Amino acid sequence: MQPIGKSGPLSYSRNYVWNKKDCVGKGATAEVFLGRHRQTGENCAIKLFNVREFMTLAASSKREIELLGKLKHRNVITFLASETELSTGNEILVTPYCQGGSLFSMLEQPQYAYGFPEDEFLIFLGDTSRGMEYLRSLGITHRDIKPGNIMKFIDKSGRSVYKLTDFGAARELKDEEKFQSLYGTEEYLHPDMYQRAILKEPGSQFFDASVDLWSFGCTIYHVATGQLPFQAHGGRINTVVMHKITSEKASGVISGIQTEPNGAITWSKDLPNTCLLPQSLKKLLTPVLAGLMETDKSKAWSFEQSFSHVKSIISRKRMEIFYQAACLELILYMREDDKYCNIQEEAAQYTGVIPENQLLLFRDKEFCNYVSATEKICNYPRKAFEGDIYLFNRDTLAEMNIYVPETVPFPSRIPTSDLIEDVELAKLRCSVAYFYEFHTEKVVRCQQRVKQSVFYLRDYIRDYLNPINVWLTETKKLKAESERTLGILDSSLKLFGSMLPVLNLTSYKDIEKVVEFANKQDVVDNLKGSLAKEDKRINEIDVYLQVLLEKIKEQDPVVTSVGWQEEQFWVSTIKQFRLTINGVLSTFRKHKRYGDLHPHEVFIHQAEMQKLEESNLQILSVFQGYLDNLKRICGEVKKHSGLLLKHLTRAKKVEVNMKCVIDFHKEIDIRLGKLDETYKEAALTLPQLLGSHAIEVLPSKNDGNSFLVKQAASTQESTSKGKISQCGATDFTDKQLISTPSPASKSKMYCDLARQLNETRLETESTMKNLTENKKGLESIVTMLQNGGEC
Ligand SMILES: Nc1ncnc2c1ncn2[C@@H]1O[C@H](COP(=O)(O)OP(=O)(O)OP(=O)(O)O)[C@@H](O)[C@H]1O
Repeated sequence: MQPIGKSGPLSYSRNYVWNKKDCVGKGATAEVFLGRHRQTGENCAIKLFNVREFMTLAASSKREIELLGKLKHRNVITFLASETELSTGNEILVTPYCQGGSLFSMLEQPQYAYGFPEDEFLIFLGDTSRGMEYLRSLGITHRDIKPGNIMKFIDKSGRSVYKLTDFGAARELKDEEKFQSLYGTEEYLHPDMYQRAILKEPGSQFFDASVDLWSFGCTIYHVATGQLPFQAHGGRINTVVMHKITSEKASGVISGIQTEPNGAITWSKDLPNTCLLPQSLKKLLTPVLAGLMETDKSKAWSFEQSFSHVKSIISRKRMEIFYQAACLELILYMREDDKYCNIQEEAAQYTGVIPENQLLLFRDKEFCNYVSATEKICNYPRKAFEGDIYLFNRDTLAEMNIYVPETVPFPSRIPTSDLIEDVELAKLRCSVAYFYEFHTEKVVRCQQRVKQSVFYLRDYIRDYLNPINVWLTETKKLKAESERTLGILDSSLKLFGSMLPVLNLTSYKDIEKVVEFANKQDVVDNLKGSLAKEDKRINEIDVYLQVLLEKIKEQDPVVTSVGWQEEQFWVSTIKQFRLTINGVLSTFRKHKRYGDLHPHEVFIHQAEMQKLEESNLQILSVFQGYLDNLKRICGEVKKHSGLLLKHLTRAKKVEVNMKCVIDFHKEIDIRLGKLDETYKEAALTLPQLLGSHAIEVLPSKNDGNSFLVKQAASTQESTSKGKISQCGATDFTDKQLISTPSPASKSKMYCDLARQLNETRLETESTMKNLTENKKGLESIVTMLQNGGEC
């Protein structure tokens, strides 16, 4: 007698206990129960091999247990124990309990009727491929790869881990060894195996490990689309057509479906539009599917080829770019060593916007400034993958076709009193409701992002103009500094010019340097003329820039007030309708179990059917409303972003002009620098003549014709003590001087010259100081401008 727990009859093995009511799955060979370890209470799955057929299956169950005991991999179900049921002596296989159930049970759920969403799909693909690669490395052929034999385990962090299970048909094969026994499940069976196992026709007597690859291909297709790749009308009974489809399909074809009895087969080399995976992932996946589901052995992919392709897909970096003009979430799968230009090329493929016309923003910054052009994508900062990249088409005249998500009709109802068909109908409609829920989430995201895109674009253009504005202000300063320097040099030039006569009287060796500087008047005049001309250009840019900034500012209220509709309830509204349909489905399932309905239940059934019809209509009309709203908003956005993009073109022109002005000033700076050098060379020679002494010119004799040019020990000494040092005094005679009418006027002239020399010395000192400061100012502005406006 089996003990009966409150919830049902209990079964025991030495270390495990399970409730016969907790059956989680039934296969051809066994039943699986949710069990617990008797000491630890840990959950587990108890696979109880079929009693009646035990004798025939003994070998296979023994093999499964033995084989599983040898395997240890994250993506292969873990062997925990093999024991016997105490009451019957039946063998049990204990494995960890996979809360997510099998892939098959998941695909049976309406939410996966159109396949897995991208993130879950990639986990499945990577995990299953790794599990298969592990088996391959041990020379094990599974021989029954299908969604029903792939379990979803949820780890401690809540992440899905897919694990291969059911090794009842598996065999260890040595290199290239073939086998004859027939295993597998029809829909996933290699055509050669199908021919022998299902059609019972003579065909190839031997199969090799590659039969697993065909099944893997069919499984991937099923998980990606929610559908089987090859379907004959009528299902399993239509075996001849099924075999025809798989064996006659052309290379590259990844699905063949017959929808009418004896009807034509619809072939496809692509995944269906209803598939929820992004276009770029589909594109990477189709060659894998075509290679796996290939009958021509010379074209079929090897294990190594298949695994390495899957690995390359999984290792790719997923980049989300919002293509503003089409309101499209563009998902790109980039290679790890791709660079910025590859992103542009890839984006061009899906949008038609050539790289030159692409404006890629990371929020409100240009993306190419955020990451360097030579940087590998794998080294990009994490933020680059968080969906903040926006793509704009600089070509404002380009057509803007809003991307409209795929829609599917709700299956129509053929009035019937068949409860099984009603369940099917509710299930299909529930699937469609999930489909719209998925797309509503997408529409909401797109609407939020298309709104956000205008703000980013506006901020980007404003930030683009800001440094130009700073350059302009700095250039004005530069101009003023240049003018000041030029003014100083001009007056020094004049002073030096006027000094030449007296310098000619001395034994001053470096006079030619002073002469050289004094002869630069034409250079000074030239520079003055150029600066005056440039002044006009700077003023024009200033006016244009201010108008542009004003125009962008004018857009602010418009940008913020575009008829944004609150989308926060959109998803929850659709979800509510879908939940209603879920409710109808469970009522119908209950009614199906009842079989015969009581009149009150018939009434409920009809009312639920009514609810089903209404919810379908509501979902369609609400979804259409969202789409219309999205289109309207996109229209508004297009207007504003079009204007902003035009402003950007203008800003670019201002930038070009501004750069010319900056270049001009750099040139002026160089020319001023040269003049400055000439000046300094001349000025630096003066101390040799003057030393640090003041100069005085005195009559040396009382004839009024001879004079002494005396250098005092210091200006201070000469004034305070009233003494004049004789040392270093130079004698001049009036013969050496230009003739003057009278000694008195000569004396005055010499005095003037002496004063001038002293003044020159002081003036030169301060000019040098001024020029050094000016030069520093000029240099810092030039450096700032060279660095693109960063002060
Ligand atoms: N570890 C587990 N955790 C949860 N459920 C499980 C586990 N193992 C199996 N199941 C469930 O039990 C079902 C049957 O298991 P399994 O495929 O091992 O049995 P089978 O008789 O060998 O099947 P088949 O008919 O494919 O040969 C699975 O499809 C799955 O739903």
